[in-house]
Amino acid sequence: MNTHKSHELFARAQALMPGGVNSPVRAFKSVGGEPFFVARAEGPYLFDVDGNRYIDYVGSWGPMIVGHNHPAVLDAVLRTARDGLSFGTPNPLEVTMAETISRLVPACEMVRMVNSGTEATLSAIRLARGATGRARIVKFEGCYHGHGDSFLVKAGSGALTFGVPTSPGVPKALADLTLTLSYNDFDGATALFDECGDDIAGLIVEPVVGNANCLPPRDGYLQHLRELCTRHGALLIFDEVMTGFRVALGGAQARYGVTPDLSTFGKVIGGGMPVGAYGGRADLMRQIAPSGPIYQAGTLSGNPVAMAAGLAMLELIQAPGFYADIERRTNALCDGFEDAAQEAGVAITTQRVGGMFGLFFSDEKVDTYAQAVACDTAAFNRFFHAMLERGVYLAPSAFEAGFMSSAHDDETIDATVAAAREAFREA
Ligand SMILES: Cc1ncc(COP(=O)(O)O)c(CN[C@@H](CN)CCC(=O)O)c1O
Repeated sequence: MNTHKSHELFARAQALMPGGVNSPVRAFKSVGGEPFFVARAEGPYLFDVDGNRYIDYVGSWGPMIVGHNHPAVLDAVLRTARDGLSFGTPNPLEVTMAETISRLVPACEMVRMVNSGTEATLSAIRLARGATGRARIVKFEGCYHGHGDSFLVKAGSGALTFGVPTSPGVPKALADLTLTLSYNDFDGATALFDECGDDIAGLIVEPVVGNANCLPPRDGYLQHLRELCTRHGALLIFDEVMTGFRVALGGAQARYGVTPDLSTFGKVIGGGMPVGAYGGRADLMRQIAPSGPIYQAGTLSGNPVAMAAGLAMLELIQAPGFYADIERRTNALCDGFEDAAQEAGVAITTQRVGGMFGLFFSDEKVDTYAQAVACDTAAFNRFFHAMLERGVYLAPSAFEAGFMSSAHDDETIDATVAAAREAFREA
């Protein structure tokens, strides 16, 4: 595959941008090799600057659930942009966005728009701390909630001890306030809350973990976290930046029937434009400035063009049968991967939840972070490149989820499985 122009661009980029990228995962460090530079995208496809076409299962890391450059989304952006790009004043579209999110996710009695998932999660944590007067938060190993300081923390020597920064620049004093649990471990969560539940401001969790590949919750696990938080007066925060409008119209909270106190969103609600949001119980959200003392702000929050893109996307996914259809496509792909791997004599397992999926090079079911880490990542990396050479772009890391779209028709999925039939032999 000729990637000459991408190679040249990457050399220039590396001289001017850390790692040559504006977000680390794009640099292919996890899988090796160099990233390709995209010139344009359409439906299920990316087209790079050298004219190569890829079937895309990353979808800009989740937003593109109706495929790239959907005419309805593009029209909404162009139509709205003609009236101005940003006003810095209230605009009608942000009211419609808040009404839409609140209607589709009833636990969000009130909503605040921001510009990224990171802004949404760090604002939600500040709200939890401000509303409870407590300082400690709980997160899960393998969950990613954006690059807010309180989240760049891993478990200390034991889950009950202080957190340890995972990045320079995160003060130890702040990391100490983040406790880390193992996802899907019922007893570990109970023990932590028994020990210090009354000091915990909030527990934040990806209800389906999409940043350690794809790990669905064990039966009753989210309910268990809900009960622990309620019992100890801690807020349950569902980080639905990835799962929101991806695993069900009402997000993971609708799919699993568990109501968090706060929810965070991003990706799909921006339709490809920079958008995040957090929302939840009105008695909590009213404590956010200017109605309350907890400060949070943003120059471009509720930007009209971004709202128009997000609203067009949210309109499309409300079509009757949208999620049943996308789940069918995800299952067809994952069933195809499993058949192809079996033919090649390669041990893989898949996880699928709505429009997201995970592919693990393992012969056992994977639903914990420890199991995900134990998988054969070298085999995944070889498979990744073998698929890329055949025009299929999977997430460039063994620890990222894959994303389906309504633009991936049966023919596209069959072509992907055909490529996998060969690529597994190179894994
Ligand atoms: C569950 C969850 N919560 C928060 C975030 C942060 O959102 P952003 O700040 O990147 O918009 C993310 C961001 N996801 C990554 C992909 N795993 C974005 C890709 C990237 O970092 O470039 C997320 O998955």
